[in-house]
Amino acid sequence: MNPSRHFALIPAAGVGARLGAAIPKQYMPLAGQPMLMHVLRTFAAASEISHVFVVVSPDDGYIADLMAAAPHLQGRVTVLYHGGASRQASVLNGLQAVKAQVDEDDWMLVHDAARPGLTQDLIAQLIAALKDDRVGGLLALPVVDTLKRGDQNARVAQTVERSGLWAAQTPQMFRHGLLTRALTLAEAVTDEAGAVELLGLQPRLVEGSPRNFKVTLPHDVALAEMFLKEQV
Ligand SMILES: Nc1ccn([C@@H]2O[C@H](COP(=O)(O)OP(=O)(O)OP(=O)(O)O)[C@@H](O)[C@H]2O)c(=O)n1
Ligand SMILES: C[C@](O)(CO)[C@H](O)COP(=O)(O)O
Repeated sequence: MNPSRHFALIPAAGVGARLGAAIPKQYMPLAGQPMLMHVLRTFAAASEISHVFVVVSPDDGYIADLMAAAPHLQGRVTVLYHGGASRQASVLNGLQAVKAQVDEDDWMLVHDAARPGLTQDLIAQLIAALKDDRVGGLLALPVVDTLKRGDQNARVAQTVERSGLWAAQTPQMFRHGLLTRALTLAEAVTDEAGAVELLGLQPRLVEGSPRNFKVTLPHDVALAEMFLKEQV
């Protein structure tokens, strides 16, 4: 039996409403290149990754220029114009679109285009940690702050016990067949692990990095730039 391959699937069909930029945030310039380009270059350069699939909106007007400006990505990256109404739909559409090119036992590393600080080392660490895992797993960070639940008046309603809590990152890595089934059955989940958990399985938590945070709000842009310039 051939060893399982590893593929990247990048959901990049959002609009970045919370960030409020004039263009979808995955195309915003960060440290001299579009946010999505950082992610594509990192995966394309990772020797463990067989191929990279990026899921964009059917009416995306940016990806063609981005790819044209990056001849080194040709042959390593395939654009899928199958973005959906939610992140879950975009990921599931992407999985279904590549069904003929990927075996059901191949690993899919699903990574947000909005997490440009990912490194090849983090990819390698996740793959190594899950090498013989029956379920799969995700990068995540143990919660270190005290957590409060607020009421509608922004007053503390309760302090939430933080021991054992982790903040989920991406990539989230699961076999194509399992992940497709899980996302098809799940009502509404905000990450791949959530769908797999609904099958009664327990994904493995692999420590990620603060630099791999998700660019979501306006103040995140400067922080992402700092991490990316440090990488230079
Ligand atoms: N229908 C959607 C929604 C989101 N995403 C992708 O999922 C990732 C994480 O989602 P998020 O940070 O929420 O991005 P947006 O949905 O663009 O942000 P917002 O919720 O502020 O609009 C992003 O790379 C985004 O492009 C997607 O592929 N398809
Ligand atoms: C997948 C994720 O990045 C894990 O933390 C997060 O759930 C995405 O949430 P979003 O609201 O779609 O950005």
